Amino acid sequence: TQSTRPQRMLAAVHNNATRGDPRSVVKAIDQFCRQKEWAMNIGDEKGCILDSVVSEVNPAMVLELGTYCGYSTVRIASQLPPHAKIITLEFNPQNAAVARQIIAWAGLGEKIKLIEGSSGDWIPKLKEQFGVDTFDLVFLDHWKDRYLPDTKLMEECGLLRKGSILLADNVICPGTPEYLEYIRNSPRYKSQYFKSHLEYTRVEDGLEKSIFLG
Ligand SMILES: O=C(NC/C=C/[C@H]1O[C@@H](n2ccc(=O)cc2)[C@H](O)[C@@H]1O)c1cc([N+](=O)[O-])cc(O)c1O
Ligand SMILES: [Mg+2]
Repeated sequence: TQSTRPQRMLAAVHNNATRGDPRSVVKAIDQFCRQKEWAMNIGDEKGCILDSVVSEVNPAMVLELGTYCGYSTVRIASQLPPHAKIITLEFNPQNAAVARQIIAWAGLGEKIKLIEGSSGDWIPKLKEQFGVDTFDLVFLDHWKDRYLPDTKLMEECGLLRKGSILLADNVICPGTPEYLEYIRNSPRYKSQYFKSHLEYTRVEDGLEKSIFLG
């Protein structure tokens, strides 16, 4: 039977990355996407911006919306301080199954809690189900029309504190116009745009970093 692109990406990780070495996992996926098949990972160029934000925030608790195959999950988790955790939400069971194996291959299973389901269902449950207080960093990379409703939901559920950072992928391509309009005009956020390119292409894209002011 025909394999899927995430399954072929997983095979590339098994064949080319060293078990327990997150950087080699990231490199193997980027190589696969450049040489074999494009895939919607944040990629190496925007990934460096993600890395710099993670190291600057040095978060104890991270929320990722949209695991996909786990590329950014591995990138973030490999930079977390000891005892820090990332909760990542993935809606598609097939993607989740591949992500779990890529995360395991990177040796980061202890730092990552992958939850299968939708952000709209799970964001209101994170406090009671996982004892979460607030998130220091939220990485938004799931369905682009969910960025705004989920940001409002996180505010309502008290998951953001003064100083919490939101980092959003694809604010130019495919684009998240409603989210950008809200976050750039809201007095409750201070935003900054990091110009870059759509993963593995020369098309413009960028990340929006926003600080919640409380
Ligand atoms: O569409 C894009 N991303 C949507 C991501 C969706 C992922 O988030 C999960 N999810 C998890 C939880 C949910 O509640 C909903 C979905 C979905 O199951 C999927 O795994 C995209 C597209 C391009 N592009 O060039 O076309 C480039 C990018 O960087 C992108 O991120
Ligand atoms: Mg993206």
